[in-house]
Amino acid sequence: MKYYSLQHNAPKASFKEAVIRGIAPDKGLYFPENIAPLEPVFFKNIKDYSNEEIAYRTISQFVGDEIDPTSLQQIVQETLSFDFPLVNITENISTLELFHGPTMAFKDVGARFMARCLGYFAETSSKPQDVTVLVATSGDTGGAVANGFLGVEGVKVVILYPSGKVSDIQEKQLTTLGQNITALEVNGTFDDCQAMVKTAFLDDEITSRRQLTSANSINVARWLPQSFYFIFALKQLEEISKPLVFSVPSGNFGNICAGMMAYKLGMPVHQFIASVNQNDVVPRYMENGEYLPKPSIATISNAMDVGDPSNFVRIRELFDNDFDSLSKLLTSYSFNDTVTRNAIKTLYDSYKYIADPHGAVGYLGLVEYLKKNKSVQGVFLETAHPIKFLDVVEKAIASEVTLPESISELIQKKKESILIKNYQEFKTYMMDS
Ligand SMILES: Cc1ncc(COP(=O)(O)O)c(C=O)c1O
Ligand SMILES: N[C@@H](CCOP(=O)(O)O)C(=O)O
Repeated sequence: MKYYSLQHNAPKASFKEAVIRGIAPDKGLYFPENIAPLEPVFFKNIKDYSNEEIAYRTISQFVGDEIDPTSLQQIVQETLSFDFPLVNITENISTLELFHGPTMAFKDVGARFMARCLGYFAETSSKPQDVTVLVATSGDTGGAVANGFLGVEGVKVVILYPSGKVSDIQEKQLTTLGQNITALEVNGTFDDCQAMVKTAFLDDEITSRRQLTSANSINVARWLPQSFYFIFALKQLEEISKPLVFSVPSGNFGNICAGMMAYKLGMPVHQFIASVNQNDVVPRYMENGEYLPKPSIATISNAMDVGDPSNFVRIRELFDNDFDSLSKLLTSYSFNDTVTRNAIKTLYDSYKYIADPHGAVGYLGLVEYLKKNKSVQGVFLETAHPIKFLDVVEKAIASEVTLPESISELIQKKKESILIKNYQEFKTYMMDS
């Protein structure tokens, strides 16, 4: 499989090259040259397949022959060593819980898959080179990537996160591991962190000193495996006669874009809902066709505080940049923090379900859509464990949440981070460390 740059000003890359580079030399995101739908019978008989079989079939065309089948099967198996339960809330609303992995967020899937792909390429290379993995995080990617790459020989991970804008547990997950993981605490927003990462890829002084890659969803090995669990949801549905609707709490739009890739592969989906907080660039675009990124606003669903979502360009490409075909499949709604807190309360009071603020935004999007579209089957993605947002959740449900032992231990650990005020300080760190 070859990948082209969405800036159309760089040579095509193999899967391996795209994973190792992260982003194309012209700063464009890589996109697969062909998307071959899977046979309809695969989706019809989906209940007969294990999660590993589903994942292998989904990803193999994108990897091509660059990882041998046995190794790819093993990578998939190790990536998916936890559950993805679909939990019923009401007759036509369920939630797909994506927080049963090691860092309690959906990012574990992509981070574990990518870490293993890089490990495979290092092991099978005749001239293995040390790699620096750069990550910008608004909360969860950093922890998942740190966990996925911890102790991996030949890999250094540098995480940039916005100071004071991630939850306490998220911060501890990315600042307490040590070894090959360094956390840079940036005086700015997630968008500033993401911009610094993208600029570093174009900075010859840095790239001539270190082999860089990105472990954000801009990297195809982080992005594409996120399509697996949309299909795991289909497999678990009890009601299969009604049209299926997914509501995806969205920030950088990698997750929903992966769901749309599953649709392009032939998965029957009636509608995707991009549910966002007050960072509403996409709902505005869906309303008036104007894509206007703007500085991000801090909210209680902090991991979605993104003012210029990286992956929206991929979503448009999936639909040949045709607004009308995209708007047939995609609806987008924005919700403020007050409404989100109320949704956490409603889910708890009415259904005894404890949602995190991101899942609650997903729930709200689905409820909004169901007002006008009654006979559909709705699934909202619960993208992180509520424990990661303890303050917000406990206040909203007016009740205490019991901390798992692993989290109590994590909270005791000492944060280690380096303060960064601007790109120059980041560059100095990259040149000198
Ligand atoms: C808990 C949680 N929910 C939702 C999102 C948004 O996902 P995406 O950036 O893929 O749109 C994130 C971060 O990416 C997250 O950490
Ligand atoms: N919400 C993310 C932001 C980065 O998203 P990614 O999927 O592109 O890595 C986070 O939690 O860090």
